[in-house]
Amino acid sequence: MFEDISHSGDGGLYAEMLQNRAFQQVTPNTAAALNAWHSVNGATLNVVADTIPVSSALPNSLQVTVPAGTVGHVGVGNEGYFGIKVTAGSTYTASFHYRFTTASAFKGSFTVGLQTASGESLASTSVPIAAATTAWAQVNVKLRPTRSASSTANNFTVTLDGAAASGQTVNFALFSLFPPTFKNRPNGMRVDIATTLAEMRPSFFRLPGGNNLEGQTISQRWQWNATVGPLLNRPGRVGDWGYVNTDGLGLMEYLDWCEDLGMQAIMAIWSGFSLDGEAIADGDLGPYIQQAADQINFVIGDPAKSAPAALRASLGHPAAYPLKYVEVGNEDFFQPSTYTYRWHDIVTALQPEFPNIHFIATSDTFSPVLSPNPLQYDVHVYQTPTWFAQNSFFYDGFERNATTYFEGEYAAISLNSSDIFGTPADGRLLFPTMQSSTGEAAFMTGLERNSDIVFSASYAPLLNHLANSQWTPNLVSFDAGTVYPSSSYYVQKLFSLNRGDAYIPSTLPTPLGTLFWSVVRKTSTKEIIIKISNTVETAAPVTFVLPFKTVATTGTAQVLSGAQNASNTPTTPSFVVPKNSTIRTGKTFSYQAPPFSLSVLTLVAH
Ligand SMILES: [NH3+][C@H]1C[C@H](O)[C@@H](O)[C@@H]1CO
Repeated sequence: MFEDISHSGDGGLYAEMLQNRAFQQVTPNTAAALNAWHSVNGATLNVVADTIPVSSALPNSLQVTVPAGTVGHVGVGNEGYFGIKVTAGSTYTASFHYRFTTASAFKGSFTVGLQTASGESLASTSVPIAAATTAWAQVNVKLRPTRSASSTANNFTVTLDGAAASGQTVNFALFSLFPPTFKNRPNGMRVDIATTLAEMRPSFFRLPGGNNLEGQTISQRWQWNATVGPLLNRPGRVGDWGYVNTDGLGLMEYLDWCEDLGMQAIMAIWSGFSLDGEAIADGDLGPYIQQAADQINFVIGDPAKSAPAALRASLGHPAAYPLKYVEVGNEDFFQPSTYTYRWHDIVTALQPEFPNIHFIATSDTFSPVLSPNPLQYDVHVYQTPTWFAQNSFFYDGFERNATTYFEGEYAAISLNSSDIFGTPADGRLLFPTMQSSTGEAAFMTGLERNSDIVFSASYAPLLNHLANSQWTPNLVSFDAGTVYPSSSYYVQKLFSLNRGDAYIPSTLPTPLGTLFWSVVRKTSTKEIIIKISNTVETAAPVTFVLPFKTVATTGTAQVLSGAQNASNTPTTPSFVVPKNSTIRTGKTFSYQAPPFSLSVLTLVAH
């Protein structure tokens, strides 16, 4: 599950290194508009509403004046998203647009570089100024650091020679600095975060949110068409988690990311409700339904019949992307009273146009009654580790009535059942622990047992920049330089990589017990895979009696275990990681599940 929360996208998975790169959605002539920028050596800075904007979508420019009497490099610096990692041997792609506010015969050059916070140069290149005119020009350069920085406290700088440029005023727009990206995609993903996520071998990617789909107001909702095409045409938006979204990570980047990882998109469309509680009135949803139809056509439409599909083709992807599920809104249990008509109007309009799309409802299951009757629901639950351990049979009692379920957001986030969403002082977890991760693993054995009706499941939130979090715990934390997979990440990865393809019935765990297991078969290798979650601090002996004709005498055990509060954090990044070993197996064999552990036992049996 992905949304731009805690800089999951901007400053996270999206590889752009400069924060506030285009002064989007800021108020000109304010200090806040200069967020992440600073003056170098006395230049005067101000974000202005440019009289000649670089594009209609990007009306603001950074105006830099070189005062008389300055010497040396004078200009601007950007501190990145709470740091900039600089690695020797990597090639960084930098660009920006500039124009002079007054034409002149000035000749000079920009120095574009990477520097440590103390001003030591890591990479630098000089770019001749084409001409001091009021017309926009673009600079594109490569930076190749001669050595790696010892920390991420570095800056990207663009400067002029103070003496030569004395008195000049230059407007800048749409800066950008990219490191090498995942699969070298232009405007692509940060390699270390992308690789960490790819190693889970996820099957789907829910986008673009979560709350971040909905907007704090109707006008601030996520709109697909504002997130595709040249970056000059993307205005960005005020995201729902307290920072501006550049929308450089837009719908097509999401879809290409799905393609790169072999994932299906579970794509949400706006359902007419914003987080301030406003809902589009019954009967007025037409324009929003059209925008949703265009969004779906951008993904799967025929370029010969649909303008949004033709736009996709013109942007380099004439073939449709795979799309099976479209989610109508997010957590519409917050306003079920209007979801009844919002769901009805949206789905009755779109289903005939997209007969192969499965629309997912986001209200509580079967409440309110919706028409048409949803065949898919997105179920969210944030609870205590104990709740998850004691609710592994949550789906066992669900009627098999053709309805299927997406466990779209779940995580054990607090030890305080009476204040789940409280502060760390009230029991909220900052990072997953072995207690929370084994609680989730217990719950997931139930999802696996009920995988005839649970078609997908995802921990949430996925990502979190440690320097600016709006939610804890998270599956994968990171800072400007390092990625920190949590204990829950390894639980997700162990389940994902050991999925098998058929559920094997077994003696059932005790619903309110402390030890939980599920058994699947991997038909291609004739293996069975037993997942065991021990959710308490005492080891648990388990005896297996396998009714197969042939059972191997040895198997493998992949075990994630640790003390109750054991956790992967920036100070203990790999405190709990899976350990592999060989175990003795047979038609009957015993196993000791360690305290607070997830064990994945794999053996050939048939
Ligand atoms: N409040 C959670 C529910 C919502 O869908 C997400 O945006 C939030 C974080 O996962």
